[in-house]
Amino acid sequence: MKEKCTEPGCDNVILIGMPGAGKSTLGIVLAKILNYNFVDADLVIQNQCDKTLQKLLDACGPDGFIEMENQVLSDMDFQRTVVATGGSAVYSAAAMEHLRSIGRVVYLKISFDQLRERLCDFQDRGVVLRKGISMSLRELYDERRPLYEMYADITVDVNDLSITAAARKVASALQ
Ligand SMILES: Nc1ncnc2c1ncn2[C@@H]1O[C@H](COP(=O)(O)OP(=O)(O)OP(=O)(O)O)[C@@H](O)[C@H]1O
Ligand SMILES: O=C(O)C1=C[C@@H](O)[C@@H](O)[C@H](O)C1
Ligand SMILES: [Mg+2]
Repeated sequence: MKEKCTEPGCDNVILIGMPGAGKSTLGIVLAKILNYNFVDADLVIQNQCDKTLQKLLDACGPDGFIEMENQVLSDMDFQRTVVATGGSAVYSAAAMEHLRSIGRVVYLKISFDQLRERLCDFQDRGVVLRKGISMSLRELYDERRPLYEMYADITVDVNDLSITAAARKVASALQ
């Protein structure tokens, strides 16, 4: 298997996973543990478009949002940075290939039950539902899980862990 590059420019940590898996909350704790910077891709998108994610989703629809997210993620260029992606990042193949080239991709894995607990309001939470608003949470989970698995360099099961414990587990998986 090809060794992953860990030189400056490809020493980043890219968090992927279901909405609510903890990419944003855990990401900042992880960045402190690693002495890295932290970037939340969702905030970069909001800043660049000057609109909230929900407004962007309403205005552009799922396909338009994915296209915009693809563009923002594909332009990312950092060093020693933990990047929390949005849960929908894995719909953008070009973006994921780029992110894999600038760092290690860590999949924060949660069970369907844990996703359901954290996302009880998912139809109003700004989640990309490619099959429309009638899409169930189960369908969302089943559609995305293989994509997260496909792009992951490292998978960390974060079920039933506090945010700090999960961040520590990711940090040791990266060693
Ligand atoms: N390990 C955890 N234990 C308990 N609650 C958690 C844990 N991780 C995250 N949460 C809670 O779940 C909610 C969503 O977390 P967060 O925003 O970090 O998810 P995310 O993966 O960034 O989602 P998105 O893809 O929508 O950006 C928050 O309220 C957060 O406090
Ligand atoms: O999982 C999703 O579909 C999303 C998660 C958020 O982080 C945002 O990126 C956006 O609201 C879409
Ligand atoms: Mg987030």
